[in-house]
Amino acid sequence: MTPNFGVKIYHSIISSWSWWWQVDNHQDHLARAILTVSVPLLLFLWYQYIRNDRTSLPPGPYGLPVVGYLPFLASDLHERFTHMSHRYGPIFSLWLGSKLHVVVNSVELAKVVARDLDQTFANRTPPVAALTITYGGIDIAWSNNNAHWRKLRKLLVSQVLSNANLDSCAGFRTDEVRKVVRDVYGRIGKKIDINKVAFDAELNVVTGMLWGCSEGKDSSDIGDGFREVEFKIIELLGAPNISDFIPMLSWFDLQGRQREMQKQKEHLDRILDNIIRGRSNGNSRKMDEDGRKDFVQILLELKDQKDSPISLNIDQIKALLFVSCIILQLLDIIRSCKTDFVTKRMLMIPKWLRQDILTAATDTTSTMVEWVMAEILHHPEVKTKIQEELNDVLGMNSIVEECHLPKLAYLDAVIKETFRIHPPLPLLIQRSPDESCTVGGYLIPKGTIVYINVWAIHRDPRNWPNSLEFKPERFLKGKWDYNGNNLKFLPFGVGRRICPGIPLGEKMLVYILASLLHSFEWRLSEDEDFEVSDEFGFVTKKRKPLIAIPSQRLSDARLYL
Ligand code: HEM
Repeated sequence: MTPNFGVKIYHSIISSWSWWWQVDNHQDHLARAILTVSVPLLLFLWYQYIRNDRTSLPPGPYGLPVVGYLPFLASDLHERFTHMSHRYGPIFSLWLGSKLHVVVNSVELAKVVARDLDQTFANRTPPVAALTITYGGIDIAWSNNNAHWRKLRKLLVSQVLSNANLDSCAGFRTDEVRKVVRDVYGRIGKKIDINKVAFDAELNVVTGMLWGCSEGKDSSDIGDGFREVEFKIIELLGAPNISDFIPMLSWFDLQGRQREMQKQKEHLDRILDNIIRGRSNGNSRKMDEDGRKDFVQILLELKDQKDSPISLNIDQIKALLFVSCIILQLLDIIRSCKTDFVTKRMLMIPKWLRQDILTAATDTTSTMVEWVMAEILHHPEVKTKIQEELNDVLGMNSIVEECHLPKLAYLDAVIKETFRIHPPLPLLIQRSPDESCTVGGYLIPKGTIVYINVWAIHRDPRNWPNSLEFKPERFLKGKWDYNGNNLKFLPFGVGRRICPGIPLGEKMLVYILASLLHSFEWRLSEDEDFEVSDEFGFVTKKRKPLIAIPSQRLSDARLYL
């Protein structure tokens, strides 16, 4: 019976695939028969392998051979993952290409990953193109948890984002925020893109801190060719690369992306070498009146300190300079070009990278200013309470100064509630364990890409009663901060990879918002459809930009100048 059955299958295959069976001789016939049997067999074995392999892994959907679950994912990853957590539980896994991804969706398991096993889970897994251009992933955000990353992070925290440095740049922030108020005053009654206003201010502050408070807008250090190289790099980084999902193919570089990126890196190297040579040739002019040096100068000095625990080699300096160059260039483009041109150039930057480069500081802050303003305009009673608080603290005859900010408890609660509902990095930045370990009773193999789904945690009714309602009052009770102390609230991340920019981000956010709300009344333009839906990305933004119209709120016009 079995041979008969086999013969039947054999004949049915031959008749339905006759084109495949048109053979010239017996050898061809045999070869094709073997192939035809082995393909389904391999598929079957693959399925069995995945099934068996899954038993110890977190539950999750099966995918297709080779591409895994990739074809079934839509662009709203945070919502899709949250939806999947309702089906598969607080931890689930899925294959994207040949890479295993695990998503953690509960406070309890976030604690295991980011506290109990923080050290194990502190690696990153950068995309291949990012590795090439960041000199092998040696910048802060993509570097693995190693001595080099600790060194860079320490440098950023102690030299740029330290309290002393933040204090010494207070005047610079005040100037930038005043500029925003002046600019908006000049456009009273007109439509304003809120994100753009905030973005500009934050970008100026950060570039100023990196390149010298007093010379933040000086791009003379950067060669003419930089912009061209930069946009090519950005384009390459944003292009989907099969090597990221199927690493064994990266050796072949099928799309030629790594080769092209290497070419751009050589151009970039030459440009950065020029900058460094220019600065090293006794040009230490980047020092302000108080003798404070900017970040570039500090980096260059560290190059020469071979014995210092934080000495840097030239590639490490270049990786850091690359990011700050791009920020500076974007600032330059934004300032010097006509709006259409700017928009066009910005659109040329693929979405996720536009987000990646500016993420660190600017995009996150401006996105949050926009979300907070959107929620306030959506909830007039909240706006009234904020303005009452501002009146109490400042009156109507003065403008906001940094010293007022700690007194604005209600505004602070509104910002935190907005962070809860719209965390700008809803999956944080992916982590990866440096050894196999167990989470929630499941195996997480070494090298797995792990996401902490902050979006799900922030909207889980077990953590937040009436979780979908906007209720700032919940943050007036108890003690809430951004340092990841309470795992129900993680907008800046948690553990050793937590955002190092919290003090600056928080200051700028409250300062810009308090100034916009104290100095102006805001309304939506009549032709605006108001909605609060978002668009997933590295930074998740408001899908439709918030366009609002300001009117004068303070009677003394001199306060705006
Ligand atoms: C509203 C403002 C900001 C928000 C919401 C924000 C949020 C985040 C988040 C969620 C992460 C990932 C943390 C994790 O993986 O656990 C991160 C990483 C990072 N942020 Fe921020 N950030 C903001 C502002 C800033 C500023 C102002 C700077 C610096 C000037 C900065 C520099 C960085 C860096 C360097 C990393 C990578 C840290 C590492 O991997 O070790 N951020 N940020």
